[in-house]
Amino acid sequence: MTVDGLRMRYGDTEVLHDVSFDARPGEVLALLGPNGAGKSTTIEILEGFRLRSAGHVDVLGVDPATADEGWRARIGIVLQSWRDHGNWRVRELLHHLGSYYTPYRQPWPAAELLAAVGLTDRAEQKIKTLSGGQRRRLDVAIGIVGRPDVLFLDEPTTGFDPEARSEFHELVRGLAAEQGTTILLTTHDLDEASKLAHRILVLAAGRIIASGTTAQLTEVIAGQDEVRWTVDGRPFRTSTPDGTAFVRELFRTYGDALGELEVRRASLEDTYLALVREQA
Ligand SMILES: Nc1ncnc2c1ncn2[C@@H]1O[C@H](COP(=O)(O)OP(=O)(O)OP(=O)(O)O)[C@@H](O)[C@H]1O
Repeated sequence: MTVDGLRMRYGDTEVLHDVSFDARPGEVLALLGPNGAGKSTTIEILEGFRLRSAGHVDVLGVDPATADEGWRARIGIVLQSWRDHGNWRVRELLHHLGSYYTPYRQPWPAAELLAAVGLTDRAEQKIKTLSGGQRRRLDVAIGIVGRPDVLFLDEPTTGFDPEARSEFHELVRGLAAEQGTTILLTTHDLDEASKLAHRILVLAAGRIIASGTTAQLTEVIAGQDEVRWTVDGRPFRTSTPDGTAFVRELFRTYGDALGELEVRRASLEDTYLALVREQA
C-alpha cells in the first residue's frame, strides 16, 4: 500500500495536506490523532469510498478510485457497527456474506470465523439481541469473512471489555503474521496502538507529524526519564535522559536518607501529547 502526496478538500477547506506513507504485506499500521485530524477521511479514500482531491494512492497495485469488484473482494473493512439485519441470526449472516466472495476467493467458514472472534455460543442468536461488544465482534467477523489481503479497522475495539480486547489483539496479530494481511487501524487507545502496531503514524490537522515504532516515537522527546525521590521525607523530582545513572548518583550522595524512589520512562502517551500540542 502506498500513499503519496495525498490531499483532500471538503469545499474550500483542505483537511489532508500532503499525506504520504506506505505499508508492507503483513504489516500492522496504527493511525493516531486527535478528533478531526483526518483519520477516517484517509481510510475512506484508501477503501475507495471517497474521491481524493490530489495525490497518488495504490492499494494492492490498484487505485481505489477506479477499483473493481475483484479488488473489493480482497479488501476487508470494519466500520461502524452493523445496524441492519437485526432479525438475521449470527451464523446465517456470516454464511450469507461469505457467499458473496465465492466467485473470487474461498471465504472463512462461518464456524471457524465465529470461534476466531469468540461468538461461537451466539451463533444462533438474532443480531438485534447481541450486546454492544458482541456486535462489535460481529463487525470484525464481517470485515474478515472474505480473508482480506488488506484490512481497514476504524476504531475496532470501542466497547470491548478487556478480555475481548486482548482476544481481538491476538486475532489481529495472527492475521498479520500468519495470513500476511496488511492492517491499517485507527484508534484513540495508545496502549492498543503500542501493543498491536509495527508502526504508528501520528496525524494532526491533516498532516503526518511523526511516524515510527513506539520506541522510536518515545525517543523523540528529550529528557525521557522522570525521577521522583525523597530525602529525609522531603520530595524531589527531575527529568533526565539517563535515569539509571541519575539514581546511582542519588544513592552515592544520600545513602540511607533516600526514600520513595520512583523512575518513570516517557510513555507513548507523553510523546503523543507532546507532539500534538507542539503541532497545535
Ligand atoms: N463530509 C464532510 N464534509 C465536510 N467536512 C468533513 C466531512 N467529513 C469530514 N469532514 C471534516 O474533515 C476533517 C477530518 O475529519 P475526519 O472524520 O477524517 O477526522 P478523524 O481524524 O477521523 O476524527 P475522529 O477521531 O473524530 O473520528 C474534520 O475537520 C471534519 O470536520
